[in-house]
Amino acid sequence: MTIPALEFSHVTLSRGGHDVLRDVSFKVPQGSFVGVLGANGAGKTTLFRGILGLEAPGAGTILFEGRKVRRGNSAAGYMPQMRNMPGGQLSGLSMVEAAYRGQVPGLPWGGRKGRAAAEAALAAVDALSLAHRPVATLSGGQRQRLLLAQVLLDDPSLLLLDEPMASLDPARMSDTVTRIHTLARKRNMTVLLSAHDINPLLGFMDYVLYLAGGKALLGPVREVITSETLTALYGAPVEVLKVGQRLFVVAEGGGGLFQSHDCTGHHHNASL
Ligand SMILES: Nc1ncnc2c1ncn2[C@@H]1O[C@H](COP(=O)(O)OP(=O)(O)OP(=O)(O)O)[C@@H](O)[C@H]1O
Repeated sequence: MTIPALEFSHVTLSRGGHDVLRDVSFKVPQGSFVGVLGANGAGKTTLFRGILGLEAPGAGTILFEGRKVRRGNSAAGYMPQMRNMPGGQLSGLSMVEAAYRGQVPGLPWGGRKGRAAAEAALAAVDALSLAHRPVATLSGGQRQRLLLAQVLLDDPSLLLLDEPMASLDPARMSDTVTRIHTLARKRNMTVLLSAHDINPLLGFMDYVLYLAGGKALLGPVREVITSETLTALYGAPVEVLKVGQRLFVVAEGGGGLFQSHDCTGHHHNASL
């Protein structure tokens, strides 16, 4: 049997003194595309940080390709949530090149090899046309492509993408997922992609990893995203609604109307 890309065994991960995930176990087969879902604060980023060796588990073990995770493993590519991007007149090519072997803007570039690697990574994400544009003038979706190019520089076998679709419009979301999925298939990369809305990921995911109430459940969408399974996971009544081709996860509080959370990340009042 091939070794899983990731294996969590009874893992507890804590932030700021409280357990975010408790006694979590799952295996991710190599080459699979996994949507990581959960409400705000469910622990998606914490999970990624655990895989990157940035948060040590309080209990249990996390294996990456059969070995204990370690900090700085270039086989794991991480794209954090898009917050601060270098501004000013830095070009797309310079920004990607700056990530080559951990270089930072302002220091000498990685030479001819670094330039070639950056151009190849830009080509892989269809962003060669952005190479000479100042990053400050690019749209959110274009910047997202540069970040993806940076992650590809080290030729990782695992991609951890933290909300790469946040703040993109639906067309850009669809472009982004399609691009990542195609690239991952071509390079046999395992992908964990976190999102608030499951809908842009439907049709791409081999598995969903659903985080709630300190627990995590991995399985095919049709098994995990059901009223019964999510009710058990949350430990409170949850209804999965299908509207056309879209899925909505709605929590119900004791019969009345209440503030609930759905997969789109919007809070709303739901009457079931
Ligand atoms: N540096 C920190 N110090 C203390 N607590 C933290 C820290 N970072 C995160 N937390 C807490 O850990 C929990 C999990 O946060 P995490 O960022 O993993 O959630 P998330 O699922 O990624 O959320 P979001 O969807 O909002 O990005 C939250 O309760 C959060 O408040």
